[in-house]
Order: sequence, then C-alpha cells, then structure tokens
Amino acid sequence: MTEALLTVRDLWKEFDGIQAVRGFELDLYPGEVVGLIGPNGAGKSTVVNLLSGFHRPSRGRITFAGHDISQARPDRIAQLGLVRTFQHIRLFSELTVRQNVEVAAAPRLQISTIDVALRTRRYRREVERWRQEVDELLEASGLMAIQDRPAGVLPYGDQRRVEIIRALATQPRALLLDEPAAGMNESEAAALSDFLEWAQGRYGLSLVLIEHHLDVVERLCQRVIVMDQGAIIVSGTPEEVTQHPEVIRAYLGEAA
Ligand SMILES: Nc1ncnc2c1ncn2[C@@H]1O[C@H](COP(=O)(O)OP(=O)(O)OP(=O)(O)O)[C@@H](O)[C@H]1O
Repeated sequence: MTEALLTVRDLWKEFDGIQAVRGFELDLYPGEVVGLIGPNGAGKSTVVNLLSGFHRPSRGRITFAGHDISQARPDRIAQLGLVRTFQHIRLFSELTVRQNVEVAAAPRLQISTIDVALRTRRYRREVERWRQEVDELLEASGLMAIQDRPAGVLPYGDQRRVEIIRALATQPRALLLDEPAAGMNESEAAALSDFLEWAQGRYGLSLVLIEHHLDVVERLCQRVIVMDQGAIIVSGTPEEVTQHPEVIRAYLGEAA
C-alpha cells in the first residue's frame, strides 16, 4: 500500500491558555485532496501554521516524505516540498505578475555564476525551461493577459491566483491552501476550482484546502475534515460530512 506523504499524530497547540488545536490527526496520500473546514476560530489556520513550521507544536508529531518536521523551520519544510499559501496575501506588490512568478521559480534554475557570466549553453537551456514553466502557469491560471501589470494593483481574486501560482512555481509535492477563494464571488471561485483541478492533475499534487466556499470543497476534495473548537469532530467524504448533524450544528448552522 502507498505510504502517506504527510502524517500528523496527536497534534496540540496552546496559546496563553487557549487550546487552539487539540489532538489533530491526518494521513495525506500522494495526489490526495483533503478539505479542512469548520467555523471561525476552529483552529484550521493554526493547523496550517503548525504543518508549515510557522508555529511550534505544544505536542505531537508531523512527518513529511519520511522526515520528522515537527520542530523544523518554514524554509526547511518548503525545501522538502511542503508549501503553503497565506490567508492574507503576500506578494511583491511592485513587481509584475510575471516577475512574481519568475522569482518564485528561480531557485530551481540549475546554473552557476559562471554559466550566468559566460551565457553558456546550459544557461540558455535552463532559462528557456524556466520561461516555459512560467508561461504554462500564467496560461493555465488565466493570468497571461495581465502578466505585465504590477501585482499590487490587481483585484483581490487575481492576487490570490498569483499567490497560488507562485507556490506552484516552487514545484511542491504538497500544497497547503489557506482560504484560496476568500473574497471571491461564485464565478471566480469556480474558475479557481478549475485551475486547482488542473494544477493538481498536472503536478500530481497533494492538497490540504481550508475553504469556506463549500462548492469548492465538494468539487475538489476526496475527503473532508471538520474542526470545531480545536478538535476534529467529523471526517469523511464531502457528502457524508455536509449531511452530518454535528457539522450542520457547528458549521452550516452558523453560516445559515
Ligand atoms: N498567534 C496566536 N496567539 C494567540 N491565539 C491565537 C493565535 N493564533 C490563533 N489563535 C487562537 O486560536 C484559535 C484558533 O484560531 P485559528 O485562526 O486557527 O482558527 P481558524 O479555524 O483558522 O479560523 P478562521 O476561519 O476565522 O480563520 C482562536 O481562538 C484564535 O484566537
């Protein structure tokens, strides 16, 4: 049987007496898309912060691709291929859309300073490959037409897409998306779902998706975990969880 890419066991996080995460567990398999939903303050972002090294667990064990990353720093975790996006967008606002993506893809260029100085064949080949990868991401995300606009002036939905393709440009094995469709209307959220579906298939990615748009979750996720007050209350297929009485009470009830 295939091994899980990411495993989380008995994960806890306490902030000044608040138990933000209580005993979270996860097995994320290669190519799997798992949704993480729950009302405000349920602990979803804290889980993503713990998995990506932005917070240290109070207790528990996180393993990614065979490495114990429970105490690892964000840059090390990203290097291993576990990459996250943020609920609050972080872009180089002065740079164009294209430059934002190019910067994210640049660390994977296999060239030395000598290659750069002498413009070797290797240099030209690598730069060509780099441009093609960036083109493909811009094309598939629908951002090619606005590639030369500064990222900071774009509408919110477009900035979110730039943030996601910046994450994809690092060629992660797993992506943690914290509310990628936040602030989007229904058609923008549907377009984002199309793009995420494409990206997931193209790169064989595993995804953990925190999302309040349930239509996005239902469409993309094979499995959904529902949190409330720091703990997992239900997990199952999207159909199972959205019909579960606990979920209707804790989450859908609140939304209604
Ligand atoms: N850095 C922090 N310091 C103190 N308390 C925090 C911190 N981060 C989160 N919390 C608390 O932990 C709990 C869980 O918050 P978290 O942001 O993880 O919830 P969430 O499910 O992501 O909510 P939302 O959907 O509103 O983003 C909340 O009570 C929150 O106030």
